[in-house]
Amino acid sequence: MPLAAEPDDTHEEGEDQQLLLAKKGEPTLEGLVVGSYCHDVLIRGGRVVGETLGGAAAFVSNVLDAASPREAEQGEAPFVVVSKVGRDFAYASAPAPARRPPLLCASPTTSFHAQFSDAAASAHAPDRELRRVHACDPIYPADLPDRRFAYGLAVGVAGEVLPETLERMIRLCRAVLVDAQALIRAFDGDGAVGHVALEDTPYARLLPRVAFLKASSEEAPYVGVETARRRCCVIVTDGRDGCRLYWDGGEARVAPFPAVQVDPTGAGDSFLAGFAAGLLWGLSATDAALLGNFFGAAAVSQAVKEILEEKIAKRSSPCINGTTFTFDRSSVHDELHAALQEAARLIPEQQQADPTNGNCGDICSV
Ligand SMILES: Nc1ncnc2c1ncn2[C@@H]1O[C@H](COP(=O)(O)OP(=O)(O)O)[C@@H](O)[C@H]1O
Ligand SMILES: O=P([O-])([O-])O[C@@H]1[C@@H](O)[C@H](O)[C@@H](O)[C@H](O)[C@@H]1O
Repeated sequence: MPLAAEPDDTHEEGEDQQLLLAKKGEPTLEGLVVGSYCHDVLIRGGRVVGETLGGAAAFVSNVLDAASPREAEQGEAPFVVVSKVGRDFAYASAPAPARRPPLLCASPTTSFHAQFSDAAASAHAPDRELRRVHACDPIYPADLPDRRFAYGLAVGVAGEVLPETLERMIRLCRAVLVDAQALIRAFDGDGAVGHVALEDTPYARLLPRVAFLKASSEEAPYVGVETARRRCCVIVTDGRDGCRLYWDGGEARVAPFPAVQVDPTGAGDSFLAGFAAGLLWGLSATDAALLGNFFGAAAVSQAVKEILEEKIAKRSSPCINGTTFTFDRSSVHDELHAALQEAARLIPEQQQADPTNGNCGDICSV
């Protein structure tokens, strides 16, 4: 497995034996996540159906906080997020930015319009067209903290992780995991997101010093899997079909977990963070990909949230910190109970109905 830094660059010889495991006497596995939070506007049938916090850094933070190892007594998983937003940033108090605040810039917060088609998630047809409507400042090498990290995640969404910033990450981190969307996105005059061949970018020469490169099936042709796998391990995620790992000399398929897809946003980001968390626990790459598939499936299936939105009108008074708890059955109890029961029943049913999920979460070497 390639090491992030060149042998005599920043690290001691032999460090690659235990890529992401803490060394004896090292208390933490501190990580460095680089990529900006953004505003996402979700559009279906020409109508705005939601406005949310976006940016891979937000999804990644939530998953790492939930799944990565932490020291006993320590409230938060040990990682730093380097992200940039403008003064218009609307989600400063959302959990991820509140825990790891972004750097403030004069330019507006990066913003995407995501236009959804009604097609179900498929590896073969993109179910979302993205348009970047604002771009915040890039993240420069000098924006990164000047210390060593156990691992780094390069998770830009709008070209904000510059080649020199990725190079600096590689120098600072023992292992770097990269989302291809940070490297190969191109934006036309209208902001529509397209792709360029990775080989034609200044990032290509850095691949031999990257540990893992993750791409969606839509991005994979631009990554050039056959060339890239000779330089680092390539993971291609395939929506409801799970993912495949390609390395120099082998490949494996890791089957998905069943999910009822509500919103595909953040599946790839959550996958990568789940995968990284798996490596931090000392799992093999294929087992870590299982954890990635699990978090990808969890990201797309916001079933419970949808039920709550549909069945319960949001209460005007807070009832967690206030004194407004009641212990009676509410008027929506029966309806809510039935909807949750139905959602729970659908999970095993969908698993049976979809033969590709028969070996859900299983690994096959190919
Ligand atoms: N409909 C789905 N059902 C189950 N798992 C899914 C589904 N969609 C995505 N996933 C999981 O999330 C991962 C990433 O999803 P994918 O759609 O390939 O990424 P992206 O969001 O980058 O396009 C997949 O490899 C899979 O594990
Ligand atoms: O859905 P996904 O591919 O994992 O990642 C998404 C990015 O592609 C998108 O640019 C951003 O606006 C979303 O918030 C999310 O980060």
